[in-house]
Amino acid sequence: MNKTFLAPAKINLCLHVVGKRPDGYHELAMLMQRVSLYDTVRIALVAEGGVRVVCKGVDLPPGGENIAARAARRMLELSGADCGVEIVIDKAIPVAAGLGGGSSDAAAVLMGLDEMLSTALGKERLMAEGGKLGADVPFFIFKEPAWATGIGDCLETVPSLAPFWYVLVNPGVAVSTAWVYQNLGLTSPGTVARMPGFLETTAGVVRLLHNDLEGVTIPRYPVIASLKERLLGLGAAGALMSGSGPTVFGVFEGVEAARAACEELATVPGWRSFLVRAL
Ligand SMILES: C[C@@](CO)(OP(=O)(O)O)[C@H](O)COP(=O)(O)OP(=O)(O)OC[C@H]1O[C@@H](n2ccc(N)nc2=O)[C@H](O)[C@@H]1O
Ligand SMILES: Nc1ncnc2c1ncn2[C@@H]1O[C@H](COP(=O)(O)OP(=O)(O)O)[C@@H](O)[C@H]1O
Repeated sequence: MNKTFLAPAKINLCLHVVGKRPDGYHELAMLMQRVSLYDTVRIALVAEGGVRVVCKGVDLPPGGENIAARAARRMLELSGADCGVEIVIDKAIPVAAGLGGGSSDAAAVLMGLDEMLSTALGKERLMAEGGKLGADVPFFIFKEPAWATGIGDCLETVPSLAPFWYVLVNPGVAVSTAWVYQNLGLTSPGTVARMPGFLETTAGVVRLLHNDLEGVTIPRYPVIASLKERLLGLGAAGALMSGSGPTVFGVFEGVEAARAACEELATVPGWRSFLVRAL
């Protein structure tokens, strides 16, 4: 049996670091939204035992095995199934980019194998299993725009978030999430952030844009500030780095201006741009 699943990217419309736990993880307050840029994850159940993963379209940086393989191994364990799993991932989401590609692949494997192995674990349990693989994995199982607290794994639905157009621009450098958090000097107790109310207008979303992690990444990768300026110059109502970066997104009122900006930025050597819709 084999099936194909789409694993979307995410952006963080805001990311406030509100504290640090004794185990080193940071407590956050974030608004997260999935967007229409997808890895394609093909999963096959095979007779030969074990898990094999192939990633096409990208050279994953060395170190650490594929998070999708860890997800598959866990599902085999939970199901007790007497088979193996082969996974082929067509990577369209830039790697180590602040777009959650690995977490989304892992979530797709958990949800996909839950269906294919008939484990019927339910959303809550799958989110809990996802949280053991990475802080961002539960969000991709939650599947709705979310106000995320804790280490990013306590999720509440955000009411009335309009489906904006975004242009994502990636400058072609990989940024390690662990490095960013390690270099974050926490001053004072951190910001207290609350779930925003109505987010139906562009102005409402633009007011929200804030990412504490830019304080670490921009001094090391000034290109992130240039990306923001270019997007604003091309008509974005606001621009922000997503997650731990370096991808920047611009918020656009209309699709035509967004498309023009996306095409213009794609001409810069080494940059990749994507026109996406909020999911
Ligand atoms: C920054 C964010 C924002 O959505 O996304 P990305 O930029 O990675 O996409 C997330 O917080 C990334 O979550 P995720 O990438 O799942 O993190 P993990 O694999 O669990 O951890 C990677 C590294 O980041 C640190 N980490 C992660 C989450 C968190 N709340 N505090 C941390 O200090 C961990 O200590 C670990 O060294
Ligand atoms: N399926 C996968 N896709 C992308 N990266 C993966 C995957 N599995 C493991 N990784 C590792 O996870 C790291 C973070 O990747 P990714 O999820 O793309 O970035 P980010 O955390 O910035 O959103 C990469 O450096 C890579 O080595």
